Amino acid sequence: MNLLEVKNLDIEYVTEEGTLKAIDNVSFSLKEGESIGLVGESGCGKTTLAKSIMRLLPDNGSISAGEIIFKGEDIVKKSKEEIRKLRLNEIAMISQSAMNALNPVYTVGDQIIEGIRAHSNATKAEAYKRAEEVFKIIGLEGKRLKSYPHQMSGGMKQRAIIAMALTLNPSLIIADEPTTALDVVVQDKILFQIVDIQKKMNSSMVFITHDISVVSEICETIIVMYGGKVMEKVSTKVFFKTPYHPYSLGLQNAFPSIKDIGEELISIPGAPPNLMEKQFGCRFQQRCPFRTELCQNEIPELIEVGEEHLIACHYPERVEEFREKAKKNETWQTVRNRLIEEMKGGE
Ligand SMILES: Nc1ncnc2c1ncn2[C@@H]1O[C@H](COP(=O)(O)OP(=O)(O)OP(=O)(O)O)[C@@H](O)[C@H]1O
Repeated sequence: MNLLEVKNLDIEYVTEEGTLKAIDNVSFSLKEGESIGLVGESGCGKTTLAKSIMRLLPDNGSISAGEIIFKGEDIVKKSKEEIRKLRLNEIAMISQSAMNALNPVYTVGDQIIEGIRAHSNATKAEAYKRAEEVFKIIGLEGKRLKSYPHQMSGGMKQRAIIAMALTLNPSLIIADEPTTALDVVVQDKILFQIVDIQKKMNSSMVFITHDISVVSEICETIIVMYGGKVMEKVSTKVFFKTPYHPYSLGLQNAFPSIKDIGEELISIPGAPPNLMEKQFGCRFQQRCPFRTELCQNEIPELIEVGEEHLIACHYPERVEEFREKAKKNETWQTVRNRLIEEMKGGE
């Protein structure tokens, strides 16, 4: 059963320079217990999408169209009070900025215990025990429960936030780059702890990251976003064996842990589109080595190319050719040359 269904979602930010469409006609669903990795370069709309599910968009951001159906009800239509309850009881967000949500005047333990008791009939002693357990899982000593936020390092606070989110048995965990603030040594450990707890609780998860190698390790499904749109959605297993979208092929070239040892890393030339400007055709066309006139003029719809495998590209039938060519640096060099020519032409 689907826990979450995002349907034809549009999100806009109003700025002094004009209106920016950060999310453009995005649809996807998340099954109970499923974990989805949301990937894409900086600015493609990952955080905006995550915040909209929590209804935590900043004041200048708004959902201008679409639905976010959670457990059969549209989050977009819910009142502030209903949303508050949802955030308390059903959806937990783990993000870097969540660290600032710790109240400086209470000990971390008191805040976690209060959270647990607000959601269960646990006595104070039981809640304390549960908090200690989760602290242990997340690699913090039990005595840290008595610390105030200012007595903890950034990494410790981040782990406390993760612990806090996980004590509440949420049906949905939204993790936005949850370990970025931590040092590399503990990152892996904590990622696997988050996944372990998510599986044990049978929670669903939306995991946001720049790093597709992380998704390969911890998520069942991957959604590749680009310029506010979904480019590809498929199981991670299929994605790493037989990706379809030229942007996905480019991303896979660029990540060291996914490529075979010794294989050359190739970055995707150019930069994502400026969403303040009106977009024509496929969002990726400017950087795509395979673009045609059609790509420059017509937006490709998301189409099914295999079981639960969706892509937004006009040329699914050319995938074998794309895969072969995308492995070669010279293919991407043509994009580099084209972009240089375009820049010269614009001068
Ligand atoms: N408060 C805001 N006001 C105006 N524009 C915004 C605001 N927040 C985000 N944007 C713009 O919306 C687009 C999507 O941003 P978002 O932060 O969701 O992307 P992201 O993929 O999460 O990026 P990152 O990986 O860097 O966090 C970007 O073009 C960004 O500049």
